[in-house]
Amino acid sequence: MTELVVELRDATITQEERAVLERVSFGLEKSEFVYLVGRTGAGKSSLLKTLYADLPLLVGTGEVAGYDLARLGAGKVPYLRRRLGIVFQDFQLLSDRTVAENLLFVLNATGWRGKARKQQRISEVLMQVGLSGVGGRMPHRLSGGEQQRVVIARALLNEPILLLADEPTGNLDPEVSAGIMDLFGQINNAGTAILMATHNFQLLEKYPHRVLTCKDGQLLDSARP
Ligand SMILES: Nc1ncnc2c1ncn2[C@@H]1O[C@H](COP(=O)(O)OP(=O)(O)OP(=O)(O)O)[C@@H](O)[C@H]1O
Repeated sequence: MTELVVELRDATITQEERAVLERVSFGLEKSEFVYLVGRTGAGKSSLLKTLYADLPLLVGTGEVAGYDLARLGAGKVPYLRRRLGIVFQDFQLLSDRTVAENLLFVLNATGWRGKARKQQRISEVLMQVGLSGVGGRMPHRLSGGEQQRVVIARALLNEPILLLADEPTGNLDPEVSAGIMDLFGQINNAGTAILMATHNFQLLEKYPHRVLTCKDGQLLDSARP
């Protein structure tokens, strides 16, 4: 039996009481890699925000990582987010502390105990993204691509079953973007589903996966032509 990490049925994606996408139905299996595309303003970020409960699900049903989005009380939101990795423009690194302190901040906020365990986990995720040894650096002393890897490391801290990424290669040159895509491929192969919003059609050609398209208020699915 396939395990769905996301399942939306007839969902309306809403911004300020205005429907951005209607009758959205799709499932995402554990370990799937899926792109989310569409013109500017088509609703990609709004859909991702609904999945991590930054926007409420008012119409339709939705389940993410076993949490019922339509009945999710505010108190449950942090538990949902702990199961997700979020790589978003508005989730940037804190500029007043080192890379390791940025990661420690998240571990502390998500209930980790034990200094040695926390340090061990920080080393593990930095190694996973190919950045061993940068823990003591300030974020602004890293390149854009390295900063994005730290953001990804931060998203991996709690071993998410789903990674949500909004334009993760947006400001990066093609070579650095390819490195980020390779990293996403490794994360995906290790068992984390990935839903990635992008405008970069070259990536879609080079790394082909299922594509969800926001268009004219609807969500089209390449798996259901
Ligand atoms: N905070 C907000 N308040 C009200 N409306 C918003 C808000 N954010 C986005 N919208 C509107 O919701 C619609 C969908 O925007 P959204 O950001 O989801 O699109 P997008 O596909 O992610 O665009 P982009 O590719 O530019 O990031 C747009 O009409 C936008 O103006």
